[in-house]
Amino acid sequence: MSQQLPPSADWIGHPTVDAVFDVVRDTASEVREALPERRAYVEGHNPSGEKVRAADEYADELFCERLLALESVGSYASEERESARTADDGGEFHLALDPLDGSSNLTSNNPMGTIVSVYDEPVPTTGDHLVAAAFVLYGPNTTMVVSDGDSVDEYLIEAGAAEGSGEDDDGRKLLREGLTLPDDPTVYAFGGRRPDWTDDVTEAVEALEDDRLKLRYGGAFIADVMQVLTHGGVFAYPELADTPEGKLRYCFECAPVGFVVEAAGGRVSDGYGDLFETDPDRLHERSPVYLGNEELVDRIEAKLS
Ligand SMILES: O=P(O)(O)OC[C@H]1O[C@](O)(COP(=O)(O)O)[C@@H](O)[C@@H]1O
Ligand SMILES: [Mg+2]
Ligand SMILES: [Mg+2]
Repeated sequence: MSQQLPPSADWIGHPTVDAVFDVVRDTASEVREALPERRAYVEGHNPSGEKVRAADEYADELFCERLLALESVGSYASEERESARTADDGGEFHLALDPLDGSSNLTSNNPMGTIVSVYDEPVPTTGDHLVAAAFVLYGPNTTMVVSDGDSVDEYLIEAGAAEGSGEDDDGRKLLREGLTLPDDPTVYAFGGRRPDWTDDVTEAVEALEDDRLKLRYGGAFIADVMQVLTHGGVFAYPELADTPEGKLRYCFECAPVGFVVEAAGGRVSDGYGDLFETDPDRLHERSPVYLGNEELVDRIEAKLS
């Protein structure tokens, strides 16, 4: 059942990763078009106990079917599935997806994302096993950020361009090459309700406010992280007093996005040290996450430890 898609221009120069990103680019345009008709909640909850929208289910099915069909892809895991689906004929790369990130923003028509992680061993595993990661942002435009861990590039995804429309006929246009975090950070975004933060987290946020950083929080991880990558600053979904593990999932959200932020010259921490030192036992394990400009993440960590 495996098929190798025809190669197009490199994203990062690794044949399997480039094929994965080609599929993500094409599928993201279809996911975007399908959103208006798929706002309703379906029955049941995902493995993290959250309500699921028709759009979450649709995106998960589409990405799974297409990505698992690629040669060299051995398994597909996602936030929406209890366990990973494996390819009949094996494969050395293992994918972990958050097919729709921030889908609670659908009704209010705010941004959402897709997060794609390419690991060299089956998940759950530590972020040290990431080979590449990408995320799509469904904002006023659809953009895609890709990284091999050394550098970060941002592309504009153009719906329909894959069929051939002149200069963009591979369906993407390079917007920012070698994207790095600005040295002079200006924004911060912390998830969770303020009354639920620990005292240390509250103090850390007050210190950021004293530094005149501006609050930018929209309830979709990818959209909030793009603000940090663009303006400099810090995003956190921190430990909470009654849920020390926070909200975001290690394999699907924290590790891949941290991988991209570190490749952009920033840092990711679980509040007490290197996020990649965590070796999760469970596929849907959560972790607190703090990422952005290194100096800010270091300062927060010093407050928490
Ligand atoms: O509603 P809260 O508590 O601010 O949580 C927002 C966070 O939850 C998420 O929506 C979780 O992602 P999913 O929509 O993929 O479950 C993140 O995108 C976002 O950072
Ligand atoms: Mg998410
Ligand atoms: Mg999701």
